[in-house]
Amino acid sequence: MSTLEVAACSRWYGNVVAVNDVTMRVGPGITGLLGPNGAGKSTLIHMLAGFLPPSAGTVTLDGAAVWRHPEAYRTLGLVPEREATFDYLTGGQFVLASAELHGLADPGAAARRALETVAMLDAADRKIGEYSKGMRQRVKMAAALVHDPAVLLLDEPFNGMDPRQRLHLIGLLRAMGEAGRTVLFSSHILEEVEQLAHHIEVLVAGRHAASGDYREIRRLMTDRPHRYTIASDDNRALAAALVADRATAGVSLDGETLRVEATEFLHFAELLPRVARDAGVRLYDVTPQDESLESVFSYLVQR
Ligand SMILES: Nc1ncnc2c1ncn2[C@@H]1O[C@H](COP(=O)(O)OP(=O)(O)OP(=O)(O)O)[C@@H](O)[C@H]1O
Repeated sequence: MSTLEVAACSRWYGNVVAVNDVTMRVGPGITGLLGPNGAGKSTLIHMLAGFLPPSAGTVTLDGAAVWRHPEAYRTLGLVPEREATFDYLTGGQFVLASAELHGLADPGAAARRALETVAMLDAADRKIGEYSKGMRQRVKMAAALVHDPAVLLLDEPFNGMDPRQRLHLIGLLRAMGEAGRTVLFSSHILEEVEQLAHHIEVLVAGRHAASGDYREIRRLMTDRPHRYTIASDDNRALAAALVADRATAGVSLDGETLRVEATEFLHFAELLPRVARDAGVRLYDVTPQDESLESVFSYLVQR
């Protein structure tokens, strides 16, 4: 069993701070690295894999630095987000090349075993250029698994997969997690991460925004203030009734538009229809204003 430790790790590209003072531990089982596009997930994963040096701080695998430490590659497998560009190779040749690069005793057998794990043995003799996106993803995974690593890092592995391929990958990663491997995958979709990860790390704008199991992350996201615009047949009366309640932090009436900021989501969901009914106001429309993932994430960062 292997554990990765990220200690006060930063990475910048010129003026751009891609990863900003992140400290986290990734142990056995499945960890989801959640964050919107550009959050720094790929940069962090490349540092975890020993493919990119941190600008500051350290990444260690079972106590040894991963950067400039080729031994670590025996324990680590990386499935990058970028498409493999070896379109002229067959899937089998590509995975075999990976087995040979690792200097395995029987690269042919290792390649076949890895292809079988991802159910790609039948397609092994076809050119990668002819594969679907999901098949490319699986062949990249076979190349990363060829040396049977204790740690598997996957950058946005579900991108472009159809539901069947998705289920297959979920099953595969679950089995690895249950076998005591350390699996980390990135995603910008909360539901995807929730479904699979026993532990979630949230990265936003390079910063480590939250950490916990999916219940904790859900709670953080649900507890934040919610903003709505409301349409009714008497916005003025509704505003007056709402402003009196502790669940609303702000009520404003801008011409015909009623805006409300609710501090307690569940209470407000129950309050609004009750207040409207008691005031004899007919509700036409309630529209959440800040449900984009970016705004949810930025709330987590500002806490
Ligand atoms: N080689 C590079 N040179 C300059 N800037 C870079 C480089 N790689 C990444 N960045 C910048 O660092 C930030 C983080 O990028 P990164 O790719 O790590 O994020 P991400 O969360 O993986 O996003 P995505 O899901 O869109 O790939 C972005 O602002 C990006 O533009």
